[in-house]
Amino acid sequence: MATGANAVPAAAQGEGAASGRAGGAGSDILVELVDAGIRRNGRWLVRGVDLTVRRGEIVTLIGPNGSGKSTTVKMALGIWKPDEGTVRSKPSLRVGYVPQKVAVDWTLPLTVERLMTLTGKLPEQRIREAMAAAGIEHRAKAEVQTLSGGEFQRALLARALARNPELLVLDEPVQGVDFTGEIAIYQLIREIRDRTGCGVLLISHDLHVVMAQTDTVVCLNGHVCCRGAPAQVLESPEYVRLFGARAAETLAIYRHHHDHTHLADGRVQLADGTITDSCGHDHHHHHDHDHDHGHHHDHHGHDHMTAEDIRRAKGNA
Ligand SMILES: Nc1ncnc2c1ncn2[C@@H]1O[C@H](COP(=O)(O)OP(=O)(O)OP(=O)(O)O)[C@@H](O)[C@H]1O
Repeated sequence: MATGANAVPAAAQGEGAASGRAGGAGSDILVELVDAGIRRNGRWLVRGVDLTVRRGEIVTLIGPNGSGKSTTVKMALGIWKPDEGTVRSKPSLRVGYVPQKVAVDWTLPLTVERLMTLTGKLPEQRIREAMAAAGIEHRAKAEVQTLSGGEFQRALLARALARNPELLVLDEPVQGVDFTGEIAIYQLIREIRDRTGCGVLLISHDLHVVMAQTDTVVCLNGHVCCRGAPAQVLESPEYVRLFGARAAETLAIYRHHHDHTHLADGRVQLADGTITDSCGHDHHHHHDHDHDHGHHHDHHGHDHMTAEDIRRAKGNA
């Protein structure tokens, strides 16, 4: 049967000294890790992790395989208690979790609709809304086995959304999804954040695709290797050391799109001060769309990256 995509108890509901409450009344902090680490079989899987997710903030964990991303998420969720440091979360935090691995017994028939309620009853209206928000409503009656990779991820996302989460946690939400689908899912996550104001903690193995959709990047490699806004992380020597040529390519894409400024009248001012009619790239600009949300966490500086850019960069990697 399907497990996962459940609302899981947040760290605040855990036991022991490692758990606690985050922030005071009115605090925007949903979950906070301070110098947190996990030790198994005499080895630190990850340690010294400082991480905060606030209401309305998208925080992305990146890092190579085995760098401790899932382990960090498990601490943030209160699934694993830290062996050092502290993890605190907002009292009675509602969490929607889309795990990396979902164990589904594929021999049993299971519709998308039914997947929504496997681990608990929810009002039908809420389920409909969640499926609509995740763009999977049209497949409500479909057998889960027949879904494409992207549709399956959307179904899991809908399932997490149906819990009306304050914090949405996604462990590599784009597995089995092609590049275009990948971008669409990250955009959807951002739209959900804009609309609901929830905080988002997501894991990605690839900064290329998420950089336009995230506020803060935390780069792990057994410890926090570097952190900051996507552009800062891209420029940090630790990130470049860890990701090598790939980092340079992402940075090239980033710079490529930041060598000009869009003026109010639609013309473009280049870095050398000259003004032209267009930036010369075949881009879709979403500035107005972003402004419509009026959200204080909106970062629209990176929106120029298109599916084509990413495909090109990945092809070169
Ligand atoms: N239950 C466990 N007991 C012992 N070691 C574990 C356990 N779970 C994970 N590990 C090890 O901890 C390290 C970090 O694993 P983790 O799953 O957090 O990495 P990750 O960054 O999410 O990797 P990936 O990108 O491959 O998913 C790995 O070396 C892994 O083998």
